[in-house]
Amino acid sequence: MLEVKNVDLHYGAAQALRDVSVVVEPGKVTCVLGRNGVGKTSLMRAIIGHQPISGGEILWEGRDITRMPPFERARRGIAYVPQGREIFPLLTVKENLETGFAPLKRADRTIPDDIFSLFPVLKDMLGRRGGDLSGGQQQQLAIGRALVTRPRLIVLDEPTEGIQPSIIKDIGRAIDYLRSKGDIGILLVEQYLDFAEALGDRFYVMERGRVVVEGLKGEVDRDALHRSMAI
Ligand SMILES: Nc1ncnc2c1ncn2[C@@H]1O[C@H](COP(=O)(O)OP(=O)(O)OP(=O)(O)O)[C@@H](O)[C@H]1O
Repeated sequence: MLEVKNVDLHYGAAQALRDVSVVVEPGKVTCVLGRNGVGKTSLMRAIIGHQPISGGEILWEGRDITRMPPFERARRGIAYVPQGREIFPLLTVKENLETGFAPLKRADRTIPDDIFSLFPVLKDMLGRRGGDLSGGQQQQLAIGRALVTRPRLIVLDEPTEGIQPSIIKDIGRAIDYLRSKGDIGILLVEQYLDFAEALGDRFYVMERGRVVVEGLKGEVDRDALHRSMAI
């Protein structure tokens, strides 16, 4: 379980997160929603260790990781699928997937078959350069690369952004599959509310660096979700 407790985050004098608390349980999809610039990516970067926090703490599997560097968090099972995907354009699909080996012990450095069951296109394109893939294929590759690390927490930052509907469905199915395994926590940042509502077990809505609405599926005030996402 991931517990983000009362986290503040500053960029110089500007405060991007204010007293943010979030819980992510294994076998559940936790969604963080909100408009552009409310602090969603800052929160994800704090969780994976790319941005230091100025207050509060972050616990993972009962251990304080607040000051742990990103590679240590990756070794402890935290994987990130960044907004914009950040695949390596000049490496092949296979080489991109193999970059996920970095936090693994030598004996574990294989590409799990279920990645190709979820995203068959990756198998067909193993020898192609990442930069030659479509945006949707790159998104599948970015998720595949995260799964290579055998995560127990996967953080997905707007995986549907700029992606065509058929691939959005594949990504939704992949998230469903990961949840069904029961031992992986899924933290999903989204602006596409229908996608998040269809998948989410727990919701947090952010506004100006704060969590303003939270609740479990079935209990959360859906009108408030829709209102706080409306432009
Ligand atoms: N590296 C940075 N330096 C200074 N300010 C930053 C930096 N990154 C983000 N910010 C600011 O922090 C605030 C939160 O940004 P953040 O990217 O976390 O929001 P977001 O909700 O993820 O938005 P988006 O949906 O556009 O990605 C914004 O006001 C943004 O301008």
